[in-house]
Amino acid sequence: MKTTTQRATLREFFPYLRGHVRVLVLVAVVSLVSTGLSIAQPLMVQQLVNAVSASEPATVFVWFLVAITLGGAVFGAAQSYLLQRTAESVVLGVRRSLVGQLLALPIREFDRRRVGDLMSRVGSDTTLMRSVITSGLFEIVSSILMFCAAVVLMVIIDPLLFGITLTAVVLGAGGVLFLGRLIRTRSRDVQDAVGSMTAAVERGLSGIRTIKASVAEEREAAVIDVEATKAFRAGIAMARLQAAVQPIMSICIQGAFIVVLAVGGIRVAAGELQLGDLIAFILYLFLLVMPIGSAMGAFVQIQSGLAALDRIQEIARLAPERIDERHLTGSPDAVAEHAPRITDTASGLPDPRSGSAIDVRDVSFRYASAEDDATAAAAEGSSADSGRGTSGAAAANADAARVDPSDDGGPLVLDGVSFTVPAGSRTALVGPSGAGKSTVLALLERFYEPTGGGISLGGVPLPQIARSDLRERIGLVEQEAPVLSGTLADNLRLAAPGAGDDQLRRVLAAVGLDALGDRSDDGLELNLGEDGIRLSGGQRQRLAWARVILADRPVLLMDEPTSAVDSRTEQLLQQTLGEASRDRTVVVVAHRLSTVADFDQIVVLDQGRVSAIGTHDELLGTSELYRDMAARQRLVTHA
Ligand SMILES: Nc1ncnc2c1ncn2[C@@H]1O[C@H](COP(=O)(O)OP(=O)(O)OP(=O)(O)O)[C@@H](O)[C@H]1O
Repeated sequence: MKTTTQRATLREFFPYLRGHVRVLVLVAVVSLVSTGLSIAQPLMVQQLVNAVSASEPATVFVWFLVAITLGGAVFGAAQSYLLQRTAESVVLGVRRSLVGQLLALPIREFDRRRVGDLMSRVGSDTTLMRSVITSGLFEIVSSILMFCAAVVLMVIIDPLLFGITLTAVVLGAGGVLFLGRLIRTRSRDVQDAVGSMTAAVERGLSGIRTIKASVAEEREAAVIDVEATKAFRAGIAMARLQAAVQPIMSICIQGAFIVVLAVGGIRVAAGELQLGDLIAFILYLFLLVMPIGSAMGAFVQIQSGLAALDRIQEIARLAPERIDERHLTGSPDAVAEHAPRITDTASGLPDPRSGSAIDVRDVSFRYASAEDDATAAAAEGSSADSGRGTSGAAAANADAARVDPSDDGGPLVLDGVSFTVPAGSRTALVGPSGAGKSTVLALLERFYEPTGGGISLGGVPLPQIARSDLRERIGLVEQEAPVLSGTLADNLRLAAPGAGDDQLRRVLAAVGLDALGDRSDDGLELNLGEDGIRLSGGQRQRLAWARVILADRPVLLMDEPTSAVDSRTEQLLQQTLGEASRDRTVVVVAHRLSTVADFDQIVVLDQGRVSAIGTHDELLGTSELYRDMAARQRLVTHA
């Protein structure tokens, strides 16, 4: 997805080289020596030929020539290895920071970006960046050195022949520079197209069962093929440009070579030039051509690398979710009122067991629309203008661009929602599909910020609680119950890395998954496969339960946590929840009313508004919508 036309410059590449200055200096020294040896070679040949022509002793020149040639090869190899090594380290650094940044991005960024495209930025774009170092920067630097030395020596040997050469080089370079900008644009197109194709493949593979069950393999392959063809076309357009670069230069150089040979031959015949000088001049012409050739190649590589850097920096510039940040905003009185409570405990929150009441006050919310995404992209662009990276102000701007309550972005998903969950109580959110129940849980986790109103936990407004502190107090069972690729133990320890094996087994038993751990010799090390593909829907859900119980958080948010289990397991889970909720604040989104009929309070949401609040019995008397839902689920005989 193209979100900005921001173009990275070579200068922006240098910070990535920061940790590698020493080895780069070494590479520079090695390449200086190797360039020097290459330049000395024609001089030796000149001396050798002129000595032989004058019947003078020439053996010493032969030895020098051999030494120079061997030395050049050794230093060339050393330079190549050191460069590759450095480039790999730089790529590792970029990948690390990119992955860190991806995981730190707020959820809304994942709403508007394609996972496949993000993956391709970590994979193929970083690889392209490597070529900026290996065949890019140093190639150009050593080429310029060699070029300058060759120019000086050619002028000394014969200014007229040099004039001929210079005309050809200027013509060729002009043509290539003109193509440079086009190459950069085409390379960006290629990388964007590869990103789109990866996203299409990711879509196809992640939904492989649905695709097979719908007998849609061919149609899906066609969708991917469209993207692959776009990548092919972009690649061909790029190849056309690349192909044009080489001939432009070689026509000019070959022309220069023929003219130099003809004019030089005439001058040697006329006795105006020594044969050794003409040979040395022609060798320098080669030395001039070689760096020009490799500089042109490097130029193309750098253009491609910079296009990749554009895509990498597009992500690096996004404002990450600041999990440690608190906003102590509002009047000094309000801050003073909250501050003592905030500093009550080391983590800045009231005692989790005693003060975890949730207060949702007049909350409104809308998801960002496509237009909002465009605004956010523009904010990214302007934040990039103000400097590299994620400066606080720029990040705040980007944040503001997405949560402006006055915007007329997507439809209002929540509209003036208010309810209170007393500490240690159980509250259910019920209502028709799309009413906004899961969105309330997402706001409690601060995956998104409300566009109006506010939420507090234990009397502290959520924006005043660092996201990391907040999330360490909340256990979440998601609707989809995602399972990460890896082992049973990996999945369980996600939120409780220090839990021992015995604890894991106990919690598995509590959710009726003990058989899973015993299913194979692997026990807790049982591999659950990609996305937990080896688990049934109900097992995935129970694993999610096991995870939050193990994490032992004072607040539990559960989104339809028993939708995929049989009635016997449901009973077991209800019992587990009963025990777990004794000292916890629990909010459960439920479709099956029977699972929450004994809850302390049920909030009925309808089209983003609270339509009624009460206990099951109260609601049967007061809420038509609730009565209707209960009747449909045969909890009451008539609506
Ligand atoms: N990430 C998102 N981006 C844009 N719109 C969204 C997003 N997530 C949900 N919505 C929209 O917000 C509305 C409320 O969704 P939500 O998932 O909160 O409803 P729900 O009551 O939990 O529904 P269900 O019972 O079907 O799970 C729906 O219209 C949905 O299409």
